[in-house]
Amino acid sequence: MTQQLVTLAQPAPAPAGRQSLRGRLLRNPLGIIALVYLGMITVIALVGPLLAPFAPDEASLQLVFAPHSAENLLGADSAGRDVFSRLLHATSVSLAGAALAVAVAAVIGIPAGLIAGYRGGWFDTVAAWLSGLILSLPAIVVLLAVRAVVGPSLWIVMAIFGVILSPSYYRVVFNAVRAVREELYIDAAKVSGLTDLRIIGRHILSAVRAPAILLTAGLLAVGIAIQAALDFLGLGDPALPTWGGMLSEGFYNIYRGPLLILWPSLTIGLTCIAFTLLGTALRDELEMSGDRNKDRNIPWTPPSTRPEPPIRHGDSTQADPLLRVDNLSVAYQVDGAWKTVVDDVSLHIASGEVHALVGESGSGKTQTAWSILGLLPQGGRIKAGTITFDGTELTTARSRALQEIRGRRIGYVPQEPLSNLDPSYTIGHQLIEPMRILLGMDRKTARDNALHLLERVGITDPLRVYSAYPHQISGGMAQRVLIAGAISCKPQLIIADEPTTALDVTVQAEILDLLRTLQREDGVAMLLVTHNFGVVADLADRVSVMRSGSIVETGTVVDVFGGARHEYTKKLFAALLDDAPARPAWTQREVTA
Ligand SMILES: Nc1ncnc2c1ncn2[C@@H]1O[C@H](COP(=O)(O)OP(=O)(O)OP(=O)(O)O)[C@@H](O)[C@H]1O
Repeated sequence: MTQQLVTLAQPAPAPAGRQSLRGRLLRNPLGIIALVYLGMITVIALVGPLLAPFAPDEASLQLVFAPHSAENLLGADSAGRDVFSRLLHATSVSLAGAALAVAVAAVIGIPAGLIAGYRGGWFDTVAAWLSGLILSLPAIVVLLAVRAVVGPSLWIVMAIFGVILSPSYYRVVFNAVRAVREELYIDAAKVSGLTDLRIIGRHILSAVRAPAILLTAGLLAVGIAIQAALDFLGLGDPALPTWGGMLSEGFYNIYRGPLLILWPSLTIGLTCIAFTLLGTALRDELEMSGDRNKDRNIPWTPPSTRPEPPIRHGDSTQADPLLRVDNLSVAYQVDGAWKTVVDDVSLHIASGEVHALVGESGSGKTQTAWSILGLLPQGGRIKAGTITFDGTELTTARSRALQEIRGRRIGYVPQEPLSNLDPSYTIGHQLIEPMRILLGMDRKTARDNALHLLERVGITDPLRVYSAYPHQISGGMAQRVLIAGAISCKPQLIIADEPTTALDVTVQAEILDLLRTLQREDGVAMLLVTHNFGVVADLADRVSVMRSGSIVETGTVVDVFGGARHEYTKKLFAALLDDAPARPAWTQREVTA
C-alpha cells in the first residue's frame, strides 16, 4: 500500500470494471430489457410520425369508437381519430417533452453544481440559496400558474418544469464534486499546472458522470409521469397528441371504449418502468454491486505455476500459535477472470511474538494482512486456505463472531494515519466509542481510559488532543492516536501495516520506540507489514519474505539476517548493503568544489 505520489497530468487508468460499462450493461438482464424497450420506443418516436397511416387529428364521424380493424389497428376514439396513428405521434411528443425538461434541468444544474462544488465562495452560497428556494416551491402550483400565464404550451411548461428539476442535478453534482475536490490527485493536477477548466473536464467530470447518468434515467421517468398528469388534468396543449391527453380521453369514455385507456396507460407505465429499470441496472453496474452474485459463477483455479515451498530456517511450526494462516490464496475478479494476488501463504504467530512481513511493493503483504482482518476491498475474495485466530476459524466465521474478534482481540494500526480518522468526530469520541461498545465501559471510565492511553502513547497534551478534530493534529500525533485506539481494548494481536511510512524520520523512530515498549509491556503479538529491514531488525522476532504473492523464505530474524538462502532475500539485502558510494564521485567533486 505504498502511497504513490503520481503526477496526475494523465488521468489514472479506469478500474477494469469500469472499462466496459456498456458491455456489462448488455450482460445485465434488467439492463437488456430496459434498453431493448427504450430503443424500440425511441425508434418509434423518430420514425413513427412518418409511418403513421393517418394524421393525428384526421377525424371521421363514421369511425367514432370504431373497434380495431385492418385499417384502424387499435380502433378509433370518440372523435373518430385513428388511435394507432395518434399513439405514434404522441410517442414523439411525450418523449420530446420529457427530454426537454431533463435537458433544461441538466444544462442549469450540472454546470452550477460543478462550479459551486469546485470553487465554492459566493457562487456556492447563491446557488445553494436558489436551489433551496426552487425546491421549496410546489411544482404543480408553479406549472398551473405558468399555464395560466403563457397558455397551453407543452414546450414552455416542460421547460419550466426543467428549471424546477434542476436542483436535483445541482445537489447530486455538488456532492460528487465536494467528495473529490480535496483528493490528493486533484491537488497533484493543480500543481502540475492544469487549468481549473481542464481539471474539471479531466478529473472531476468522471466522478460526476455516474450519479448524473443515474439521475437522468430517474428524471426522464418523472418527466413522462408529470407531463402525462398535466395532460390528463386537461392542462396540456389540446392541439398536440400526447400519451396523457389520450389517457384523459380514454378515461372520459371508459364505458363506451374501454380499450382507449389501455394503450396510453400501457405505454406510459412501461416507459416509466423501463427508465427505472435502466437506472437500477446502471447503478448495479456502476457500483459493481451485482458482482457479489456474479463472481460465484466464475470458478477460481490456482495459478498454473504454483509457488515453490518457502525456505524455512529451523522449525517454523509452533504447537499452539495465536494466529495460524495456512495455504491462504486471495484473488480479485478482473475482466471476468480471477487474478490471484496471494498464493499459498502460510504463517504462524505465537502469543507475544512479532512477525514481520517484508517484500517489494505489490508482493501481497497488505492483502495478507487485510485477509486476516476480513477487510479485503470489494472484488477481493479468500479463495483457499484457513485463518485461525485463537481457535476460531475466521474465513467461515459469522459476522458477529468477527466483530467480537476485530477491534476487541485484534487491533489494527493503518499506514495513513490522518485518512483513517473520521473528520466529523473529535479524537476523544473516536477513542471512547469502541471501549463503550466492545468493553461496555460507561462514558466517564472510557474518557479517563482514553486520556490515559493518549498519555501512554506519548501525547504531551492529552486533554487538548482529546477534544481536537483530526485536522487539528499532526500526522505523527494521528499515528499515536491510532496506536492508542488499537491497544484500547487490550488486543492479543496487533496488525500494523507500514505504521511509519507516512511519517518523517524522527517521528518514525519515536513511533517504533512506542510500538516496541507497548509490545514488551503488554506482551501483545504483532504482525508487522513493512518494506524496511531496519524496522524488522528493530522490532521483529520472525520474518517472512514475500515475492509475487507468496512467501519465499521464513525464519527467525537472527537466522534470516544471519544467513539468507533465497536469491530474492539475498538481493533485498544486497540492495540495502550496497558498497557503492552514497552518490557518484563526480557529484561529490562538484559539491566539494
Ligand atoms: N482491487 C484490486 N484489484 C486487483 N488487484 C489488486 C487490487 N488490490 C491490490 N491488488 C493487487 O494485489 C497485489 C498485492 O497488493 P498489496 O497491496 O498486498 O501489495 P503490498 O505488498 O502491500 O505492496 P506495498 O508495499 O506497495 O503496499 C498487487 O499486485 C496489486 O496490484
